[in-house]
Amino acid sequence: MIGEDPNGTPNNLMPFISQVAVGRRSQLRVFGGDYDTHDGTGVRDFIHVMDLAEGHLAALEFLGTNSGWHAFNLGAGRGSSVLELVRAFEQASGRKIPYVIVDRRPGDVASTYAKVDKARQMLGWQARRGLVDMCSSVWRWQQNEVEHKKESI
Ligand SMILES: O=c1ccn([C@@H]2O[C@H](COP(=O)(O)OP(=O)(O)O[C@H]3O[C@H](CO)[C@@H](O)[C@H](O)[C@H]3O)[C@@H](O)[C@H]2O)c(=O)[nH]1
Repeated sequence: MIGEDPNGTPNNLMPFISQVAVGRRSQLRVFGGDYDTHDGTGVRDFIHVMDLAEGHLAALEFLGTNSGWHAFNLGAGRGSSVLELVRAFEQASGRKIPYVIVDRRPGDVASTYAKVDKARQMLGWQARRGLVDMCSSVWRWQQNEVEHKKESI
């Protein structure tokens, strides 16, 4: 999770939600409400960019005392649904995120999240920040972005 300002309409969930919160878009379209997940919406592994950075540092430190090669998954290790992210963003921003549930997006899987046991055991690393922390950071960035654009007009 990091500040993102894609050209045109964002394809990904987090930049779309933050643009709704800041008033650039009227509502979020939730792609699919009938998945086999706890609330019917897609589930993904969201991670704060600082946790991801710390995971990479832990991997570099590991290389200082270990040889060979290893593959590690870096993720929160748990899935969060689209609606859980909407609620977390509402909590972080104090703004309502209007949404409508529409058809599934072709190619999306119902649920995907990382298995992080190996990173925890061998790197001594695990993600510490939760969904509301991620949304708070994105919200802070999104508000600064709006101010920055106003200043440059
Ligand atoms: O406007 C939106 C955008 C997304 N979603 C849903 O939100 C979830 C997450 O979607 P998105 O943020 O687009 O991420 P992913 O589909 O998980 O894809 C990301 O993660 C993949 C696996 O790492 C990469 O291959 C992709 O490039 C990257 O965009 C999915 O259930 C989507 O259907 C919506 O409901 N509305």
